[in-house]
Amino acid sequence: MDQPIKRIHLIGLGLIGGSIALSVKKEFPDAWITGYDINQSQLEIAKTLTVIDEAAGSQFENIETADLIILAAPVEQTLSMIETLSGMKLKKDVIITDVGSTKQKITACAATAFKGDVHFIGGHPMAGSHKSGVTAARAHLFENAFYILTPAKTTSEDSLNKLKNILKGTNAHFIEMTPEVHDEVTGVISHFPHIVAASLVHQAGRFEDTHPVIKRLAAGGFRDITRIASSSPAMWRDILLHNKEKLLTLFADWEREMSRVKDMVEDLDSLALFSYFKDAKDYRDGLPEREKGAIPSFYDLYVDVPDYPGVISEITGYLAMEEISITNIRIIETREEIYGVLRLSFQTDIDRERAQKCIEKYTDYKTFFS
Ligand SMILES: NC(=O)C1=CN([C@@H]2O[C@H](COP(=O)(O)OP(=O)(O)OC[C@H]3O[C@@H](n4cnc5c(N)ncnc54)[C@H](O)[C@@H]3O)[C@@H](O)[C@H]2O)C=CC1
Ligand SMILES: O=C(O)C(=O)Cc1ccc(O)cc1
Repeated sequence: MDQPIKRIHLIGLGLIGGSIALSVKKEFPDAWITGYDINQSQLEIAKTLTVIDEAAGSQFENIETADLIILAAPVEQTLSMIETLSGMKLKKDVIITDVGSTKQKITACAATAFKGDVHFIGGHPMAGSHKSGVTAARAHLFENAFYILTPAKTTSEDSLNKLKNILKGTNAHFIEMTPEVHDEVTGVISHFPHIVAASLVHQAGRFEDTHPVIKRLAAGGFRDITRIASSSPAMWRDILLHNKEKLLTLFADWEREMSRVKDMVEDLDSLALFSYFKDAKDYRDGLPEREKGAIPSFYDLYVDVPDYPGVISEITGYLAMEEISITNIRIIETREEIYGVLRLSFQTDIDRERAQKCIEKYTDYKTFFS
């Protein structure tokens, strides 16, 4: 590798940009990260939390000194940043990457915008959360996750290796594919499932007028399987607008699938219905468990707790002492004089393991994963 990356300019200091900055700093404390966010309060928080070393006064302030430019804004804004950058003086052999959930439009735009000694490499760290903003950023957000890179045919090995090296603190698994394959596979396992989750919520909402009890019954499993419907509406709107072609194919495929099951129900075809669920179960049971996929897993920890007032604050107090953040907390079952089950949800499996150790250190409550 020629010159190492020393100066990084990061635009978009939210969940993903912030997490990348923290993971880079963990591995390369001497890297100098300047950051900019259109939202002044995000910019100030990022500086206060030392997610970045320096707050830039404008989007591209001192851009010509950067060895690496990271675009970590919503996908539509990323397109306009690429267009603006294409007219600017940049450092020779600068690497530009993004983190957007879609790749075809962005890489096509970059291919027209950048030539010669400006190297654009599309990126997509495949982990996240339904939370947004820099305060939700974590250095270990991408631990064990896939980090998709979509180098162009013209991308040099040197710039690709430099990028992977500076991002090694993410502890993610780098995987390369074309932007087209990227948009198709993420369409299947991430974008389309978000549409389905939102549509199930809409369906329940429609039935609530007739059956007000729906809201209460939906609190358990239904709430869990539709959890991703609570993700950022603006982000998902933009992702769908970017991945229109692949999604239209998936809509057609889904309609065929629904009509196949509908026929089985209409015909009371019990054998076909059994196979339908059995085949789905077999495929799902074979999915890797420890690997992080596109949709955040349920990092839940269950704690058997005695049913007395103050037990929740006791546990959350221990977790707070060790600075372990909880994303959700719920009592599954409490009956008088027997143990209740407290379900604590975490952003990552690392947080969950730390929480388990913490609770076992301070209490003798039994903890289990599922
Ligand atoms: N949230 C997730 O789970 C994942 C998101 N992504 C992708 O990462 C990107 C960022 O998403 P998040 O970090 O989740 O969103 P976020 O909302 O937490 O952060 C985005 C930040 O970009 C800033 N921003 C918007 N327009 C800007 C502009 N013109 N100039 C400067 N800053 C601007 C916003 O103020 C915000 O602070 C998106 O493209 C998304 O598709 C990728 C993987 C996972
Ligand atoms: O927040 C969600 O709903 C997720 O499913 C996390 C996520 C969002 C966008 C991505 O491109 C990858 C992962």
